[in-house]
Formats: sequence, structure tokens, C-alpha cells
Amino acid sequence: MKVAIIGAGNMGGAIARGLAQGHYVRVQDITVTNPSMPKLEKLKVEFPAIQVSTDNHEAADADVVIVAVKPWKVEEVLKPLRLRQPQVLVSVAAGMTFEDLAHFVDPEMPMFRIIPNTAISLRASMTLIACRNASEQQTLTMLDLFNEMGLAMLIEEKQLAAATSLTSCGIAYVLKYVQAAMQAGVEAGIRPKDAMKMVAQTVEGAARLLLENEDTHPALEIEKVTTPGGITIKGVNSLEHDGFTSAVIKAIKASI
Ligand SMILES: NC(=O)C1=CN([C@@H]2O[C@H](COP(=O)(O)OP(=O)(O)OC[C@H]3O[C@@H](n4cnc5c(N)ncnc54)[C@H](OP(=O)(O)O)[C@@H]3O)[C@@H](O)[C@H]2O)C=CC1
Ligand SMILES: O=C(O)[C@@H]1CCC=N1
Repeated sequence: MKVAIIGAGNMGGAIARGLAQGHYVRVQDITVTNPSMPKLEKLKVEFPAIQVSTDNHEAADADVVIVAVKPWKVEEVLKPLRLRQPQVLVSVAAGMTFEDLAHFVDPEMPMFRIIPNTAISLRASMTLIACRNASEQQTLTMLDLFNEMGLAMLIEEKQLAAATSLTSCGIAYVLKYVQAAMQAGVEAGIRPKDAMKMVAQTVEGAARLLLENEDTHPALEIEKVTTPGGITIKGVNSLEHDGFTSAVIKAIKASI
């Protein structure tokens, strides 16, 4: 399977690295393009067998074409390439619908919209996948590719905006909590670097408690920490008095 990645920025570069380290695509079958060379040269140093080019046309003769440019550049990038079935189009452009994309390529071709988050650079992404005109096999392949870069989930296109807020924007919201907790720790005399590690490991632990037990729920895990009359319930109730739950709901909805 030959894969072209158009755009070697945060997302394109991370997907290229993820694919190159994965089991489904041979490194020499990956071509990455960008208007200038520095990002491509960096990739080439890391993966000497990877193909790089500043010419999108040269790369577009691939089985799967992943477009990873900013949303407002998608039209000018895709139109000249005249992509058509049996090629598969994969777009990571947030907010660009299948209907939008269909104006720039063969509208009947298989298409995927993929929304990773920035943890894809560590192969720890929550990646959302929606499909149109795709076979079951093509969809399974896409899930396999992105499950190697974290956790991938197939959802309907109409859920993408809300799910993007939870996952891509969600990285920023979680980090805002980390920053706030660090500020409190520093005020209490903990060194910033130590506070960052303490909070980050705690966030990872909380995530694993949920991800590694299908039968659990945040409420159950919170109950395990909150000793009646103890210190945790004081903090949890303080968060509620200050509108924490409401603030998070408003933030997620603001990003949809
Ligand atoms: N960042 C995030 O968390 C998420 C981003 N996305 C989506 O991913 C897409 C890419 O975002 P991101 O990677 O952050 O952006 P970047 O700006 O980091 O990457 C875009 C890349 O595209 C390159 N580029 C520009 N024009 C062309 C062209 N004509 N042909 C080939 N390459 C070109 C740019 O080159 P250069 O700048 O070197 O000139 C740059 O390297 C966006 O559509 C965004 O909506 C989706 C989910 C999450
Ligand atoms: O903030 C944004 O618009 C982009 C899309 C999803 C994450 N970052």
C-alpha cells in the first residue's frame, strides 16, 4: 500500500512517523510532501527510506492520500491532484466536511475524515475516524493504522465536531487543569518541575483507571478516594461550589 502525506507539519509529520514505525506500511512506500525542505529533511534523517518531495503531483499517485494542510489550503492542494477511486482520500482538516471535500475530488471515491490529537507525536492519540463510500475492509485498515498511534474510534460524521472538542481541544483543557494544580502546588512550596511530574502522572493514572477497566466510571473511582469526613470530599465539593462541572461543560460546548 502506497501512502502519500501532503503537508509535513504537526499532524502530517506525526502521522508519517507513526506509519513509519508501524506494521502496516513499508517505510519506502510512504511519500511526504511540503512546500519547503527543512521538515522533510528532518524526516529523512529519522527514516532514511522514506520518500520526500516538494511536488504534490509526484506523491499523489498513491493508494491512500492523506491531506494534512490547514483547512483553508485543502481546496488549492486537492483540486489539481484530481484524486479518484480506487484511491482513498484521508483528510485531517478539522471542520471540513465530506460534502466540502467532494467538491475537490471524485465525489464517489472512498473518503475518511481523521481527527487525531497532538499526542499522536507520542503514538498516544485519541483518533476519531469517520468514513464515506468506504468498504468494511478499507475502514478496518484505517482503524488498524491509527490504532498503532494510540486509540482509534469509528464514529459518524455528525458526531465529529462534538468529539473533536472532547479529544483534540480536550488536550488543552486537561493541560489547563495540570497548570492550575501546579500553581497550587508551587504556592504550597513544591518545585514547579516536581509539581508537573506529580500532576501529569496523576492524570495518566486516572486515565488508566478508566481505560483499563470497562466496568468502571469516574463516579466509582472518585468514591474510592473520598473517605467520608476526609480531605478529598472537601476539595471535590469546593470544585462544585466554584462551578467546575459547569465550566467544563461550557468549554466543551464552546469548542463545538
Ligand atoms: N493541531 C491539532 O491539534 C489538530 C489539527 N488538525 C488539522 O490538521 C491539519 C494540519 O494542522 P497542523 O499539522 O497543526 O498544521 P501545520 O501548519 O503544522 O502543518 C501544515 C503543513 O502543511 C504544509 N503545507 C502548506 N501548504 C502546502 C501545500 N500546498 N502542499 C503541501 N504542504 C503544504 C505546511 O508547510 P510550511 O508551513 O512548512 O510552509 C505545513 O508544514 C489542519 O487542517 C488542522 O485542522 C486536526 C486535529 C487536531
Ligand atoms: O483549535 C483548533 O481549531 C484545532 C482543531 C482541533 C484542535 N485544534
